[in-house]
Amino acid sequence: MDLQKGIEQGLSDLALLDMLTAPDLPVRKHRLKRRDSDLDPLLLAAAAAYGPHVTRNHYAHDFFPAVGDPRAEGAYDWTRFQGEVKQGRRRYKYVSRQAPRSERLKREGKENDAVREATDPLRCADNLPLPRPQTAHSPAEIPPSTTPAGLKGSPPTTASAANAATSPVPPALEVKCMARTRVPTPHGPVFLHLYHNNRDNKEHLAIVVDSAQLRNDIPHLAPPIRSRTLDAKWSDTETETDRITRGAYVGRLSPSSQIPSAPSEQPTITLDTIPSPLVRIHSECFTGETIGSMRCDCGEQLDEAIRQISQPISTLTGSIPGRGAVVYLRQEGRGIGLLEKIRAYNLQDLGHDTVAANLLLGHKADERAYDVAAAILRDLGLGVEAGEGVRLLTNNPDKVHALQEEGIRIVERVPMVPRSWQRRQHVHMDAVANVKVGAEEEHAGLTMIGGGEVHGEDLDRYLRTKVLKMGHMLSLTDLDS
Ligand SMILES: Nc1nc2c(ncn2[C@@H]2O[C@H](COP(=O)(O)OP(=O)(O)OP(=O)(O)O)[C@@H](O)[C@H]2O)c(=O)[nH]1
Repeated sequence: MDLQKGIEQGLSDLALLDMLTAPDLPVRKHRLKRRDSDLDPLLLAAAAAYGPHVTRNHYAHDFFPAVGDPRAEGAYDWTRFQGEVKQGRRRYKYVSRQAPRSERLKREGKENDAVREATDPLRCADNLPLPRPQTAHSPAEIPPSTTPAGLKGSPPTTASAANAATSPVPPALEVKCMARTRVPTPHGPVFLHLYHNNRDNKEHLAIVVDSAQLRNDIPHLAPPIRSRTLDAKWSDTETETDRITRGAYVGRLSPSSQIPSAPSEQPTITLDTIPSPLVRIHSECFTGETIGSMRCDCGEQLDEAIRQISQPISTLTGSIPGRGAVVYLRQEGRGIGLLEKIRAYNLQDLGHDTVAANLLLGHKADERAYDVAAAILRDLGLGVEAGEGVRLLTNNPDKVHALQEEGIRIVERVPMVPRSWQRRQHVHMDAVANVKVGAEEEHAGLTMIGGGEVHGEDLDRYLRTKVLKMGHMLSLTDLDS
């Protein structure tokens, strides 16, 4: 069937479009050229989204005819948009808004990428993974014996002065809270904050515990823990709905309560009457937190941190809800990533310890940084110089020093004792005192995997919707009874 016949027979637009773009279009029969472009804009968009370091050839291109008048849009060589008439049809060429790279570089007087990247902060390849630190390890430095075949210690290198001189200075670190929402947890409600930053491509998180913000029936003795960047006004055109949707609201959001927050430079008040907020800086651990790996206590620590921060705080006049935050950094495997951590686990099965396994793979024992964490804390008004300081939940001295170096005021380090150790301590003390241990005492808290149950009205509502609107096979009579 050709196009004319199709039109005569009253085919719908969609059917015609389908016919014209079908992969097996019999071109010769109806003499219609396929309308697919030679360039695939989707592919180009995907490449552009990947980052400037990869997409030097296509980055910032905008192709016509796709938008308005190319002259008005400042297209490069817009005259090509006029197209040419071939076989009675005008054919348009895709015209880029951007001149060819070679031409632009010539015009800008820049001869190579190094110069360009050093002078143009938007073009510097900050999203490239950092070069893996090369550390020399003599076999004697690596404790257990068996070095598996094929694994080599990395050769020592020293950064040349020339490299240091030409390497671009990264822009000042900035974080921005993109969205916040209330999440009910077994330990009480928390506010999950998602952050973007200009240092890496990761979505770091802050789990803020401050349930007083949800209540009007108690005196608010402490300043609310809120993100400055979230509460800020993002644009003149931003509506109240926009603000509320990204979490810039106060109180408990509900169909009957939608109060956008006001952008403010909240003064951080020092209160002598209540202890400083408890804070944990936690690094991602898929194995420990998601599949309940008992190779580490990361899952338990995350749970225990939220539990401890959520505990009510005693004051001279009674108690107030717990307050503080867990900053959750996406630096899996102490910064080496999950792939390398899995490889490290196999080396650990061969007899190496967690540090040696990292070193054998050519990593440092710990490749983490805490600058983003400090920036997030500052954004939340925690640990800032003029404020109340923080009590840091950690056993890791490097973490304490790193945060202090970033300017975070730590007034106390609160140890994280593994639950199994606490239990053993209790068993020992009870055995000495000849007291029988109850089953409930064996569970100091709820672990993420294999622990207690999740329940509550939010979960019920969620499940009911899945049954009624998404056809999930659950009996609502179980829920209603
Ligand atoms: N490379 C490597 N990383 C591990 C291993 N076990 C756990 N991790 C990672 O270690 C990190 C745990 O860090 P944190 O929870 O901040 O704890 P920490 O630095 O030990 O210090 P604390 O604050 O005292 O808990 C996570 O990123 C885990 O993925 C391991 O055997 N090898």
